[in-house]
Amino acid sequence: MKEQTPTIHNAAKYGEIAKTVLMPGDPLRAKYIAEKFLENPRLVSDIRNIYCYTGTYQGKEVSVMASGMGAGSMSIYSYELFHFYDVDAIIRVGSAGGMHPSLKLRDVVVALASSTDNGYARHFNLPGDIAPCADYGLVSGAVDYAKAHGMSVRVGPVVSGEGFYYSDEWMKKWTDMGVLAVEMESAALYMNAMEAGKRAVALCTISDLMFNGAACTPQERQESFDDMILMALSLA
Ligand SMILES: O=P(O)(O)O[C@H]1O[C@H](CO)[C@@H](O)[C@H]1O
Ligand SMILES: O=c1cc[nH]c(=O)[nH]1
Repeated sequence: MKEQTPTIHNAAKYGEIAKTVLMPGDPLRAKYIAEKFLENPRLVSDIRNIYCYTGTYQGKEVSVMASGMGAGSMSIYSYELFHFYDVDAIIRVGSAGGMHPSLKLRDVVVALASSTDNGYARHFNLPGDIAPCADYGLVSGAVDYAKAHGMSVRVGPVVSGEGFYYSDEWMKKWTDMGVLAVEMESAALYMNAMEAGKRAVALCTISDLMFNGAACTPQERQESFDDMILMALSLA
C-alpha cells in the first residue's frame, strides 16, 4: 500500500526499494554489502541507523536493508517491506551460532525451517502451531548456486531465539532435535512472508560454535561473509 509510505521506520518513498531485499541484522553489514557489491548504491533510509540502500547487481535492481536484532525488529521492517513497499522477496544474510557438531566456522546454513521460543506466532491467532518455513524456490536456488561454486552448504532446521544467552541445556535440547544453528530473526521473517504470500529465505554464516567456543571477531562478522552475500545476490 503505497499510501502508507514512507513509514515512521523507513524514509524510503514507494518505488525506492527493489522487489528483492537482502537483509542482514547488522546495519554496518548492510552498508558493507551496498558499498562492496552494488552498483550506484543510494541510501534511501537511515532512520534509527537502520540503513537501506538500493542499487543494481548485474543489471538488476536490489536493495539491502538491516533488520536489527530479534523478532520484534525484524517483524516491523519485513512487514512494512512486504505490505507497504510491495517487496516480493527478502533474503536474510545473517550470522548464526553453530549447534550441530559437524559445523565449522563460516559454513553457510540455509534455514529450511525455523523453530522459535518467541511468541510472535501468537500475533496471527492461529488454531494451532505454525511451522515457519522458507520459500522452496529460494532454497533450491541457493543449493544450485552452492553446487555451481563448489561451496559446502547445509540445508536444515534452525532455531530463532528470543534471547541470545542460553543455558547448555537449552542448546542441547534443540541440538538433540536435529537443529543445526541458532539465530534470532528467521522465524519472524518466515511468518511474515507466509502471511503476506511473499517469499523469504534465511542464509546464515556460522559465526560461533556453541559446542567449543570458537568465534569470529566483530570485524569478521561484518566483512567475511562474502560467499553468502554472493549466494544471496544470485537469488535476486
Ligand atoms: O548477524 P545478524 O544478522 O545480526 O544475526 C545474528 O546476530 C545477532 C546476535 O548477535 C542476531 O541478530 C542474530 O540473529
Ligand atoms: O543469535 C546468534 C547469532 C550468532 N551466534 C549466536 O550464538 N547466536
